[in-house]
Formats: sequence, C-alpha cells, structure tokens
Amino acid sequence: MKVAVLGAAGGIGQALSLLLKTQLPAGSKLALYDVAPVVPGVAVDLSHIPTAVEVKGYGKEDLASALVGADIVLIPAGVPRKPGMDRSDLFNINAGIVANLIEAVADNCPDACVGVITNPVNTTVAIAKRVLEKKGVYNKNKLFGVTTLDVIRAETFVAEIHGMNPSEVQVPVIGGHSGTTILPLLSQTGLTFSDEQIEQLTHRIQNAGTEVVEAKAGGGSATLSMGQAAARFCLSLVKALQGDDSVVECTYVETDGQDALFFAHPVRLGPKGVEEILSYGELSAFEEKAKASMLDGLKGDIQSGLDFVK
Ligand SMILES: NC(=O)c1ccc[n+]([C@@H]2O[C@H](COP(=O)([O-])OP(=O)(O)OC[C@H]3O[C@@H](n4cnc5c(N)ncnc54)[C@H](O)[C@@H]3O)[C@@H](O)[C@H]2O)c1
Ligand SMILES: O=C(O)C[C@H](O)C(=O)O
Repeated sequence: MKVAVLGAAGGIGQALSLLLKTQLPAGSKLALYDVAPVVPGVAVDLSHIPTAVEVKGYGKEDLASALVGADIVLIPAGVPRKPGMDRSDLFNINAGIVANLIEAVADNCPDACVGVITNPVNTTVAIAKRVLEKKGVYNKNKLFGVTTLDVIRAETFVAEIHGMNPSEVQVPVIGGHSGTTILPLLSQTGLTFSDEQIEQLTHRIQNAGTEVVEAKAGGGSATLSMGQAAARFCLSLVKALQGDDSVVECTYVETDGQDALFFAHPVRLGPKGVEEILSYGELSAFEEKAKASMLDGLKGDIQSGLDFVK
C-alpha cells in the first residue's frame, strides 16, 4: 500500500505522517510531498522510527515521483484560517492549490483514492471532481472530502456530557464541513439528550473549528486532532482497499443528489473505494429543520467549486 501526503510538512501533514508511519501495515510506503524545503527533513526524521513503513520525502519539483504508484492520496496542502475568517475566505488561495495537485494525481495515479482535507472542503472536493473529469479519469467512488474531524469531535463532546468513554460513542455527522452544513445526528446515538443539550451540542460541534482557531490566536487551525481524524480515515480506507468491505466512515462523497451533489453520509468502504452510500436514516424534527435550512448554502459552496474549473 502506498500513501502519498501532499502538504506533508504542515501542521496537519506532520501529525498525520507520524500517525501513518506508526500505524500503516508493515510493508507500506509513505510518500511525503510539500513545497516547503523542510519536507526531506520531515521524512528523514520519521524514517528513524522503527516500523516497517518506508518513508520518502519529495520536494517542490518531485510531485510526480511522490504520486506514481499511490493507492491513497491525502491532501492537507494549503492555507489555514485565522480568527475572524470563514473557511470560504480560504477559497482564493486554496482552490488553485487543490486544482494543481489534483491535475498531478490525474496524470500520475488516476486510480488512487483521494481524500481532500484542504478547506473549504465543501468546495475543494467539487473542484477535484471537475479537474478529474476534465482529465477523463473521474471515479466518484474514489473521491472523498475528509470530514472525520467532525465525527471525532462529536464523539468526544457527547462522551463528555454523558460521562462515557469516547470509544463507546458513535455519532454520524452528515452534510458538509463548515458551520451549519455540519449536521451531527444526535438522535442516532442511542443516548438521551434534553432539547437544550441538543441545541448546545450541535452548535459546539458546528463551531469546534472556530473554537480551535480562536484558541490558537492567529497560529492556525486544528492540526493534531485533524491529524488523528485523517489517520483514522486513511487506516479505514487501507483496510477496505485490502478487502474488508465492512468498514463504515462518514465522509463527503458524490451522491445521487437527493440532498446535494456532495453530501457527507455514512459510507461502506471496500476494495474499490465507496462500496455503498448508506442511508442516514430517519432524522429528528430538529435535524430535519437544520438540514433544510443549510442545503442552499451547501449547494452554493459546491457550485463555486464546479464553476472554478473552466
Ligand atoms: N478537513 C478538515 O476537517 C480540516 C481540518 C483542519 C484544517 N483543514 C485545512 O487543512 C489545510 C492545511 O492546514 P494546516 O494547519 O496543515 O496548514 P499549514 O500551513 O500548517 O500546512 C499547509 C502545508 O501545505 C503546504 N503547501 C502549500 N501549497 C502547497 C502546494 N501547492 N503543494 C504542496 N504543499 C503545499 C505548505 O508548505 C504547508 O507545509 C487548511 O486549508 C485547513 O483549513 C481541514
Ligand atoms: O476550522 C477550520 O478552519 C479548520 C477545520 O476545518 C476544522 O474544522 O477545524
């Protein structure tokens, strides 16, 4: 299994690469690409950890070599938010970065599964779709927006309220990855919440990224928890690509468009990527209303991505 991390020298990239170096199956290859000159050093540093995962660093001019033979490409390359910004404010810089990297994916590893982490995810995934389509290699079963951070946050916050071990909590999170487009389905946890708790928890999960951005006070956004979230998603995908078709993760994928063209669902993964997009089931009245009121915004975000690629 070869995993390429594009943007590997950044806050997410380094945390994610560390987790993958220690947790990928023996025999895996980890290709670390970044435009920052420190990236070969990050690879050398990680290579001293005694696991049977080969790590190589690739500098600015070596994107093609980093990608050739990759089964999975994870993309955290791009600029993070500062306090006062929305994720959509990152569009101007990050849209072009993602489009260029996806072009290289199309040229060098068109069959790879691609996990887009770069914000605004609601939009950058749509950009990736269009670039891959233009190159004639789009496979909707292999393109994912990584929304696992919303899931692990929901699990953490719900466990806190109920005094539980977070590993025993499961919270599906559907929709997109920004503000009210993030919709945790607390009604499907099997746990009981007061109306006030539902409102407060939903709001906290939707604003958890901003909570981190403000706490970091200009020093970036979530990197360590995102590294963990992306590693969880990647390791699930690795299991699935190796033949286990029982792995389910919530992720932002192309759907039949019933809600929006891209919408995070629980998805059963398998050897070909998406095996089955699972229904998110029946929503509570609160969740129905929240979904209805965010759909136009999400569709607009997606359209901006589709329109970006001429
Ligand atoms: N999906 C999510 O849940 C989620 C969570 C947190 C952050 N993010 C997003 O992830 C992105 C990265 O965040 P970060 O904190 O790691 O930022 P960072 O600034 O720490 O790291 C970004 C890295 O990308 C590199 N980079 C920039 N342009 C590149 C290019 N063309 N090719 C390769 N590498 C390039 C930079 O050199 C840097 O090393 C941001 O857009 C952020 O908003 C998404
Ligand atoms: O909030 C951000 O800008 C980063 C990320 O999308 C997050 O949810 O933490």
